Amino acid sequence: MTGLSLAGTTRRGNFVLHAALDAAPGEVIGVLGPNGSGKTTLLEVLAGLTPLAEGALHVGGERWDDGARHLPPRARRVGMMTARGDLFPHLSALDNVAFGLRARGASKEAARARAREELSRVGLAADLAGRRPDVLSSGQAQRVALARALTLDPSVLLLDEPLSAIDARGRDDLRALLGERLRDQQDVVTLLVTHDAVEALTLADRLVFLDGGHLSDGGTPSEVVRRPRSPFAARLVGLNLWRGHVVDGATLVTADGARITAAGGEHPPAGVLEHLAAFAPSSVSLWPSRPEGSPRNTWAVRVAQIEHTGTSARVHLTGDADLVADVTLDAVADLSLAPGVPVHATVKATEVTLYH
Ligand SMILES: Nc1ncnc2c1ncn2[C@@H]1O[C@H](COP(=O)(O)OP(=O)(O)OP(=O)(O)O)[C@@H](O)[C@H]1O
Repeated sequence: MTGLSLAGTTRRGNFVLHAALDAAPGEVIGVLGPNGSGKTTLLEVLAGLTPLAEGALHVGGERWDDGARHLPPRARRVGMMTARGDLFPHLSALDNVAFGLRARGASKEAARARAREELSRVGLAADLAGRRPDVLSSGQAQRVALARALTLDPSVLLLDEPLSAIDARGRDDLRALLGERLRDQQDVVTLLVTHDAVEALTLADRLVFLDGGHLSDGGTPSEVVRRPRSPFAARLVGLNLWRGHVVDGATLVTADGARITAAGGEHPPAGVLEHLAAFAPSSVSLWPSRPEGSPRNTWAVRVAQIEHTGTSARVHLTGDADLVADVTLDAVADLSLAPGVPVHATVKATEVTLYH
């Protein structure tokens, strides 16, 4: 088969990575997960730096690993870009990009000509091509690193937090460039490891989540935004997420007994044991006492913690239910919100998405 097919496990000390992933040529897979969840290990399995203990990895119809025989890194068509770029410090930008082609036997002239093309495609000014990495800005160095990764026409492109070391302004430009270059890579499977929600949601076609070495499919970015399937995914897109079972067709009850009712939309079919309910922190209203004609979703809670986020505040609440509310600073002052203060929280049923 074309594209990438991975199903296997690998160990690093006590850590075990269980990975199953199929990707089509041209697909950009965003890989997300907390620190230590196995993201780098997954990339290393694909690059051939960490062998599979069992299972198999095929790319473009070739067997790269079957748990016993491991194709060495140099024999894999893999391009890699890390947060720091990891350029060769003693080579110019141009020769960094030409290096891989030279190692494959291209003449100096041919390798440099191709490297020049790649550098112009990533927007590096021609007069910077002769400079060494230590006199390039971090954004320029990452452009060189991207050109170097793409110049070998990889089957698999591994991007390990490629923009995390760039300042915010430069990051926007580089993210746009990366998106442009990735759209051109119709034969390449790209894995993009990132902690940045905007990067994941804008650059990836599909998101996968790693948690404690277990890989799960999160769906397309719009599916994750509308219907996150894990607390980590929900935090990434800034939603409250409750897990439980559904009673009366539209009310979810959590293991702790908290209840939340959704209105409209499709209700999950009967017989499915576990359901999810998602709602935005901005849809939560706070009241000093139980509001008149209470909406169905009203909980008596206490403030656990307040984070100021510029012009608003994110209030973590606990009690009848655990949830997060985004409120204005006026509301913080009017309600004298502080840790321990009791309030009532409400959410309109129309603001709740119920799914399974
Ligand atoms: N050489 C090693 N020997 C033993 N354990 C290791 C080794 N390298 C990594 N680990 C462990 O493997 C687990 C996964 O590490 P990995 O670097 O893949 O996670 P990650 O998701 O990339 O984390 P981060 O976001 O912090 O980069 C961690 O628990 C780590 O401690």
